[in-house]
Amino acid sequence: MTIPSSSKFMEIRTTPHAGRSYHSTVDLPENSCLMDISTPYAYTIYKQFRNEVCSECFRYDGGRRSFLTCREYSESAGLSFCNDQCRDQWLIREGADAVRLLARVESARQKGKQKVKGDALPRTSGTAEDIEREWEKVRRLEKSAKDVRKWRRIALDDFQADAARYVVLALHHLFQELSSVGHVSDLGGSCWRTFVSLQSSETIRIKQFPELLDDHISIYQVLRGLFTSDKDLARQIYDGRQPEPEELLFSDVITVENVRRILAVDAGNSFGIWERPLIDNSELLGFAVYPVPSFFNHDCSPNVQSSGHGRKLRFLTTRAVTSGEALCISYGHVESLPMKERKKVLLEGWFFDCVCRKCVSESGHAE
Ligand SMILES: C[S@@+](CC[C@H](N)C(=O)[O-])C[C@H]1O[C@@H](n2cnc3c(N)ncnc32)[C@H](O)[C@@H]1O
Repeated sequence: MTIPSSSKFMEIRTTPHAGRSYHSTVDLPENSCLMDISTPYAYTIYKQFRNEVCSECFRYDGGRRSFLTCREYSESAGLSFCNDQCRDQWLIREGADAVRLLARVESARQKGKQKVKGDALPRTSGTAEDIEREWEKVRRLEKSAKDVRKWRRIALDDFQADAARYVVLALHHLFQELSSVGHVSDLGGSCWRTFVSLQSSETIRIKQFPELLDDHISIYQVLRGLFTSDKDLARQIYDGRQPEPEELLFSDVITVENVRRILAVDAGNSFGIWERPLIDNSELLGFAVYPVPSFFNHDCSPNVQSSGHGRKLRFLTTRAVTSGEALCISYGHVESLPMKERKKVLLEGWFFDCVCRKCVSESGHAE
């Protein structure tokens, strides 16, 4: 598989037990730069840090706000910037419409108003069949304009609204890509096709946390309700015709499939937006999905390290690597833990049973 903008020193190969993974195609010395990624495809900064983090460069100053001098969108859209330059960079990349979209999501954030429950009320044991069945109910409901209008009154709690912001940014990039008039941002070499090729962790996560399905459905219903005007509803529901590309509307990209896909990739593929410099008790400010480096697998003795500089990520080898070797990062700070604890952390936090060389070799010894 070829991924745009991935380094010429490596390629993606399929492994027997850990899916796809970058592998080196040449011998590489320590400190080789494999990848510089300028921006995530979609991200969210958690509500509690919204007024303390620059939405462009992710700068955070221990909770102080005085460096965030550009706050014209902070009340309405939850966007604060260090200065006009950060704001302008954000606007050039995301597009001015993204401010309006985020402001609409903020309008659905529960602010003491009575919460109107979504219609599907899923109660699931988390099997793939259950998940399909609940989404099928949503598809049936959205055939009625009256139901979709009702969804405009659903209120999102902070967890759901933060996730909805991430979904909206991803949908907006898809919309820009598909719409012939839209401006297409430079997203560090990533595009919708790469984004949706990321591994899904929908079933495994919902099995572990069944209430997530309620969250996902509420997010979908709110977005569908908020961004589908009565005119769009008439066109989409009553006309029943496929929209022509030149008249693509933002609401056309808000489909069950797209929203599920976006929510399905966040847990297994996201990078934390951390307070820098990274220390033991750094705050986790939000999360971001960078599709191109999401093909780095985890290893408990990694040969690649990522470092963050604002919204940019850089990937360097930590030691010499021979041609053909898998190139792996560490997903968490697990390297110093005993094998059983490492595996537990990775299973509970990242939903996979680690089969890196170190774990396999230590499991062999333990048996
Ligand atoms: C960010 S993705 C990495 C790319 C992924 N292998 C793919 O095919 O898309 C993370 C997922 O890769 C797999 N993975 C990564 N490192 C692994 C490891 N050490 N052992 C087992 N599975 C691993 C797990 O399924 C994990 O959820």
